[in-house]
Amino acid sequence: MSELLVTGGQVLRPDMTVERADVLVSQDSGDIVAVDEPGTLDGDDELDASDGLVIPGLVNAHTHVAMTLLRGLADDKPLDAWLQEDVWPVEAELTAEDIRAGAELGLVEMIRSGTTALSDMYFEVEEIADAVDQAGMRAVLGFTAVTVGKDDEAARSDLQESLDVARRLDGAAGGRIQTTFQPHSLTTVGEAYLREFVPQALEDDLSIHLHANETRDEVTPIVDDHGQRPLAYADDISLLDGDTYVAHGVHVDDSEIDLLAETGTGVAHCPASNMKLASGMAPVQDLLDAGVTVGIGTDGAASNNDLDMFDEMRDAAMIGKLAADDASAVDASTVVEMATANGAALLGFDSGRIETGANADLAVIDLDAPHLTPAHDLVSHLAYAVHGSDVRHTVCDGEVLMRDRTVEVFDEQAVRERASDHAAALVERAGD
Ligand SMILES: N[C@@H](CCSC[C@H]1O[C@@H](n2cnc3c(=O)[nH]cnc32)[C@H](O)[C@@H]1O)C(=O)O
Ligand SMILES: [Zn+2]
Repeated sequence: MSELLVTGGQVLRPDMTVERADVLVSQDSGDIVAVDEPGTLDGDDELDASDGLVIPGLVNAHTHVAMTLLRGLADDKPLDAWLQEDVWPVEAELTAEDIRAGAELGLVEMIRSGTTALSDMYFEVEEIADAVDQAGMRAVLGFTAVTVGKDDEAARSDLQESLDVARRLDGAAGGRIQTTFQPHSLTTVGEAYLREFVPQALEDDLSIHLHANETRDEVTPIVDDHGQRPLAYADDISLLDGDTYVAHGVHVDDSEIDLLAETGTGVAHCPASNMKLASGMAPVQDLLDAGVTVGIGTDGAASNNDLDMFDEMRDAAMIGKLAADDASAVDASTVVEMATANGAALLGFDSGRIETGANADLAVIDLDAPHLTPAHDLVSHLAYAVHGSDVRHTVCDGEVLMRDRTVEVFDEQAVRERASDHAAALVERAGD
């Protein structure tokens, strides 16, 4: 039996208090087996958390991890033009090897900034699953179906593939990988297809993840075509339920917030992407007040442009206050909870809290830095002052993914070089 002791540090507990404690994790079960006073626990191996804060591994509730290859390729445009003019033409050239290289780069970036779980939407999902398996992280994966601009056969095959991938990969990597059925959005998948395929997903008890109410341009055509708000339309198709979470949820009115709360549908809030694409401000405090589970996602690196969940927590707090016109809205402990426990609840993992019995998914933050001095309130620091580069160690499922800022699960230099090479060749092909 192999046990790892995270020792010498302070620990963020589920009630958002901080205490001096050691954390013992079992590398066999992948669980936290004890959180106790310093000096009372022993392990076979140790991780030094002195001058550090042990926090739950962060949960990135919405991303497209392989889009690291498109980072900085096309900026400063609204969603529709950005997708159609820049992203989709380049994505059409992506090979399985490109996606593997981009996913590995994204996972290395996540490990280096304390993220241990992600919810991803993309294609060539086997490659992403293999990369996640090697990374030792947890993920909810899926194949994203789009039907606009496709003939009936191609459209149906996309949705069928989304069902097949969700069935095939669920439980992979020893249970660290779970899956969702993924219609891309309410405007990029036609109604007849949703009505045909969503019941099949529900019959198989598959969870569902889709983009919804991201921009105003997405809301108007649904209201025009269906005479109802997008989430009322989604509910009509049975898309909303306790195992569904939508990405964005920016332009939601009160009736839609109620629908999300009543159906138990979650929201993956993506503040940086919403600001960068000028999509709008999600009413996060209203969603939380209504009882909706809201997590935080980076979205892809092409609309962010990094995968640092600490940036994202700060952005969520800032834009949440602006949206509510209230400086007390979306406060520090709320964003930390969104990036940990809420994200884990959306993804369906027993992670997101440092507590006996929970998954041993954690990060150790180095507090020995000028920008983290003085230390009046460490929860405030997590929300407003810590950067991803302050993470000293990252652990998932009891395994050390990064120790003293050295990534142990990948050859980081090789991953970076391969991703750069693939990105350069991709852009050249797409330009031809
Ligand atoms: N199989 C699909 C690919 C969909 S993957 C998921 C898609 O979501 C796109 N994406 C990334 N960020 C956003 C966003 O914020 N809103 C909507 N789509 C996005 C991403 O570029 C990718 O094309 C096809 O045939 O086009
Ligand atoms: Zn997205």
